[in-house]
Amino acid sequence: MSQLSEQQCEACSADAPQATETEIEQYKTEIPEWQIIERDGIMKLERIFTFRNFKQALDFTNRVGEIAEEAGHHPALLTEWGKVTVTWWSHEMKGLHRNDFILAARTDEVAK
Ligand SMILES: C[C@H](O)[C@H](O)[C@H]1CNC2=NC(N)=NC(=O)C2=N1
Repeated sequence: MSQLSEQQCEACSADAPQATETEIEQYKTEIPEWQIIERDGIMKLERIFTFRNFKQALDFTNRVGEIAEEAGHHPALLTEWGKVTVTWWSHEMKGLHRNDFILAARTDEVAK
């Protein structure tokens, strides 16, 4: 199977299937630095990226914004001095879809 970051996102709607436990375990091996968190009853993927200053954090934020726009799938981004918190989940289905894991993997690529 191709790397997660190279897979294509599917159109996602409110009735799209949530990622199963088995899928989550499998995808997680490709994005080991991401935490699965539950906030307001919604499962999300989150990772904190660190930088040397605000400018680098802001540049990274914008690069993540570009891959989000390309995919039509958008994260929550919190940009601080030397730090960006990226959170992915599928708003429409209020949970995790394979798209979120694909975009998390692409986010890791952007950080390289
Ligand atoms: C109409 C538009 O395609 C939708 O609102 C998209 C936009 N970006 C999105 N991003 C994320 N993360 N989840 C969504 O459900 C979502 N929906």
